[in-house]
Amino acid sequence: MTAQRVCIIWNPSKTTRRDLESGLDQATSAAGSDFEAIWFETSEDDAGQGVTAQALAAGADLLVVAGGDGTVRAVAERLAEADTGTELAIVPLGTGNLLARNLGVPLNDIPGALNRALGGEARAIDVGWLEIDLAGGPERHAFAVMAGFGLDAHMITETDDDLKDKVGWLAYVESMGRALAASDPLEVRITADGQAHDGDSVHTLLVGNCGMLQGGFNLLPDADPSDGELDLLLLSADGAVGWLDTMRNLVWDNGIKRLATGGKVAESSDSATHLRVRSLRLELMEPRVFEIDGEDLGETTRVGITIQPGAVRVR
Ligand SMILES: Nc1ncnc2c1ncn2[C@@H]1O[C@H](COP(=O)(O)OP(=O)(O)OP(=O)(O)O)[C@@H](O)[C@H]1O
Repeated sequence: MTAQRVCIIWNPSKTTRRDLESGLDQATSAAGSDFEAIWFETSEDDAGQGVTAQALAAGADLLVVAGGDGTVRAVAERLAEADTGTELAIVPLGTGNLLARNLGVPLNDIPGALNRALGGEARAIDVGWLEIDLAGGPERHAFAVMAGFGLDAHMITETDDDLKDKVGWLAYVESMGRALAASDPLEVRITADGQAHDGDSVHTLLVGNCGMLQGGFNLLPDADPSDGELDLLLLSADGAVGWLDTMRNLVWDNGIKRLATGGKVAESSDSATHLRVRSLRLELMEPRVFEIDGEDLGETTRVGITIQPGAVRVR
C-alpha cells in the first residue's frame, strides 16, 4: 500500500492538535495505515474553504475534517466544487454533528472516527447548492445536511441535551412547540422541478440531504444522502390544532408508526407536506432568515436550490 497524503483540516476552537495526534496514534495502531499527515487550521476568517483549497493543492489523497457541522460544510463545499475525487472523512466535534450522525461516524470518539477515516469505505453523497439573494447581493453556498427557514437547526441544537439522551425525540416536542408558536406563516411561491406548487402558506421550509437529528428523531424520513434527490418538508401549522397535527405527522406517522409498519414513503398531513425534488425556486412574500447546515446566512426573499449528485465521497 502506498503512503496516503492525509490532510487534516481542524477547527482549533473545538479541540487541541494534541488530542487529534493522540487519536491518530491510536487509530494508526489499529488500522496499521501508512500515511503522511499534513495539518491545516481553520480560522475565524476561513471556516474551511481556503484551507481545503490549500490541502488539495498539496496533493491530498484524503481530507479529514475535524470540527462541527459548519466546518464540515465549508470543506465539503470546496471539495464538491473541485470535483477531484479526493475522499473526505469526519471527526465530529460540534453539537449537532448531523452529517456524521447520518453517516454513522463514531461520535465523541476521536480515535474511533480517525480509525474509520483511515480505513473506512467511502460512499458518494449528494450536495445541495443554494443561490440566495442577500442584503449584500447574490451568494452561492453548498449544504450537506439541510437548508431552510423557520423551525431550524437552532431549535434542534438548543433542545436540551440531557432530555434528548433520556427521552430521545420526545425532547423535541417541547422545543418544536416553542419554535412553532414563535413563527407566523408566510406566503411562499414554490417551484419544484419546474412545476408551480400551489397555495403555500408555511412557517417552516426545510430541504435536505439527510434528516436524522439527535435522539433518533428523523425530520426527513425519506432522505438518503446518496439518492440524487433532496427531501422537502413544508410545515404550515397555525394554532394548537395545527401544532398537534404537525407533531402527530412527524413523530407518529413518519416516526413510530413508520418504524412499526415498515412504511417506505413519508406521509403528508394537513399541516406537514413531504416532497422529493431535484430543484427548487422559492419566492418569499416577506424576508426570512435562511439557514444552511445550522448556520444563518441572513434574510432573503429569493432562493434557488439544485443538487449535485454524488458530489463528495465520504468515508
Ligand atoms: N481558529 C479559530 N478560532 C476561533 N474560531 C474559529 C476558528 N476556526 C473556526 N472558527 C469558528 O468556528 C465556527 C464553526 O464551528 P464548527 O462548525 O466547527 O462548530 P459548531 O458551529 O460549533 O458546530 P455545531 O453547530 O455542530 O455545534 C465558525 O464560527 C468559525 O468562525
